[in-house]
Amino acid sequence: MDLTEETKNMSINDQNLQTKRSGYIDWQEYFMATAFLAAKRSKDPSFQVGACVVNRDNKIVGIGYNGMPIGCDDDEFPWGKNTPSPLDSKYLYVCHAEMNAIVNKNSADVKDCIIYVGLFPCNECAKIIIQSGITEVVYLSDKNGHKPTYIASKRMFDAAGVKYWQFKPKNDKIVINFTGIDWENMSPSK
Ligand SMILES: O=c1ccn([C@H]2C[C@H](O)[C@@H](COP(=O)(O)O)O2)c(=O)[nH]1
Ligand SMILES: [Zn+2]
Repeated sequence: MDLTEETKNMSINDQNLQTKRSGYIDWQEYFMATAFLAAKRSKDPSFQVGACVVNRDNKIVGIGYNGMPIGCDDDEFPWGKNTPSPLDSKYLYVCHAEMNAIVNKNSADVKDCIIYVGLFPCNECAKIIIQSGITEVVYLSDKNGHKPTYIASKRMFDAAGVKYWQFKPKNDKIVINFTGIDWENMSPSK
């Protein structure tokens, strides 16, 4: 039996398994989706942000989301924003996603790394990003771009030579379906 004959006798499923699968997500989608997944851990009722730090070998070296500092119980500390006293709002306490991703790093440092983040970084995060040695920021939303805080971030990034660009997703959604794999046949059911 020659090779063509052999191929004819293979099931369509077997033939499909001879070549690389299509429909996989690319690196940028993977890292931004990781940031979005991390955001799902946030307890902030109004805005959830996630961040993912990646080195130039495409290895994830840090992940974070906005949340209360370690030891500050997120059931005890406030989540409000427009409170009469600033002491009763979240702003004095919450750690931003970028800061958490950087301090949670599992590598010696984050020099020349890229940070993927759902929201363009505020000025305080911009300072931490610059000081940590991160050289590229990939963000999805710049909804606060007109505010001084965020204009200051861009000014600092420009001065420090940190590149930043907006991620344009190819897919509106990346669905994680825990029951979507046919484990018996080890191939996705969809
Ligand atoms: O660079 C940033 C800016 C903001 N965040 C966090 C901080 C807060 O938890 C929310 C913003 O809440 P608003 O109610 O929209 O003011 O986002 C961050 O993680 N990184
Ligand atoms: Zn910030």
